Amino acid sequence: MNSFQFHNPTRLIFGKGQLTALKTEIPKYGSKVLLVYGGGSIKRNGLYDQVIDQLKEIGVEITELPGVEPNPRLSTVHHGVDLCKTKGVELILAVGGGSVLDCAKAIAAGAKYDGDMWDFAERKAVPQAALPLGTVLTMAATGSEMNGNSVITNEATEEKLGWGSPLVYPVFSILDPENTYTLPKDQTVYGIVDIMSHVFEHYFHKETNTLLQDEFCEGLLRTVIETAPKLVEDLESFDHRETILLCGTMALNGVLNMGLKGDWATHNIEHAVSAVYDIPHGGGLAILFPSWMSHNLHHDVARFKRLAVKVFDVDPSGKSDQQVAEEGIAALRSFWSSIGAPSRLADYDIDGSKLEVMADKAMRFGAFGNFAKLEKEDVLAIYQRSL
Ligand SMILES: NC(=O)c1ccc[n+]([C@@H]2O[C@H](COP(=O)([O-])OP(=O)(O)OC[C@H]3O[C@@H](n4cnc5c(N)ncnc54)[C@H](O)[C@@H]3O)[C@@H](O)[C@H]2O)c1
Repeated sequence: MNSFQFHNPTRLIFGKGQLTALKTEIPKYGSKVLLVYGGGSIKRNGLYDQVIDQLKEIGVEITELPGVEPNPRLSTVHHGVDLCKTKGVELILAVGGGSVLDCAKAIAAGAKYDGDMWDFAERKAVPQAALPLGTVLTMAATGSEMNGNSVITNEATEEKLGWGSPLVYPVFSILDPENTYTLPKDQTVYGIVDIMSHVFEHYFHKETNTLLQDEFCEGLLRTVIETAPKLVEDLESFDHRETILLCGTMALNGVLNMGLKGDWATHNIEHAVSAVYDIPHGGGLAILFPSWMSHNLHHDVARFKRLAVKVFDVDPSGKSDQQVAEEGIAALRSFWSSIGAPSRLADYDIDGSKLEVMADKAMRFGAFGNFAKLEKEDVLAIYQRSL
């Protein structure tokens, strides 16, 4: 493995009834709060009222930014930045899924920057300061609650770019499994796919002597594979929601990739698709990840074989490594199909007409991928396999 430093500053507040921690956490950072949330699910399920009650008890001044879109838009970030600057906001509180959290991170950094926040996404500038951000998570998926990453869509240029900064790790994140009960089945499935995809992004690396990291990844994948089918049959199971919620955080909070550099090509390829077609991120990953695997199998057959045997219980006896590896990829496809994830771009009515456009977007910063470097022809081949 590589030398590394690990530092994750987020206070993770996990479990039933933990929302009351807002009253002790928020006063540490200020009394003027920007409350950021999405399209209204938190109003329908009562979480909004519970949050407001907690905030009223500590007498903070609340400015609201509702309506953050899934695949959050730059125009919404700009609106939030304006609110922070005009209202003198001291702390941002994001209540929602990854989209709300990512938008709040962009606002937090944008509020302390004189230029356009999009400069960070375009690698033209690096954040030098950010407002503190607290979160109340409502779905298990992105890991945004305990990392410094954010993904923003610029609707004017049809670009969806990831960026990150150590300054935008949430200072605290409250995760109560009950707050995820109302997440519908399809979104629950997309979240599960996203979690597994984060683990795959770490798992496909080129470093040696990563036994513990590999075992952590395999253990997390086996846990999701055991729990996900039960959860989709019983969306209000506390135990299954709790397990998946913790899996989501652990999949992308820096623990699994200690000392190694994950691949991350598939996320980039997916962002190009959802920038053009506005499909759910997890849905796109379910279609593209098996295609990425088949395309790159030849780079390290042994690693794909290990995944097949240790995670998907493929019996290797009497088979070549290639066969075992291919069976593993097929097992992943059928697992995702079994819980209701899409498997082809056609499932979203996406045909081959914009493959070039998407491939050009994916190539914006040149060849990418750490396990296997992808050029434009590779990206096109992966899209073709996914039609
Ligand atoms: N920051 C990161 O590390 C990271 C990692 C991967 C992906 N992303 C990005 O995050 C975004 C996706 O985030 P997400 O997968 O968390 O989904 P999301 O936040 O977009 O939410 C999906 C849908 O579920 C609804 N929802 C959320 N919680 C709910 C609940 N409890 N009850 C009912 N409805 C609920 C939302 O309103 C929305 O309509 C994408 O833009 C993706 O590219 C970020």
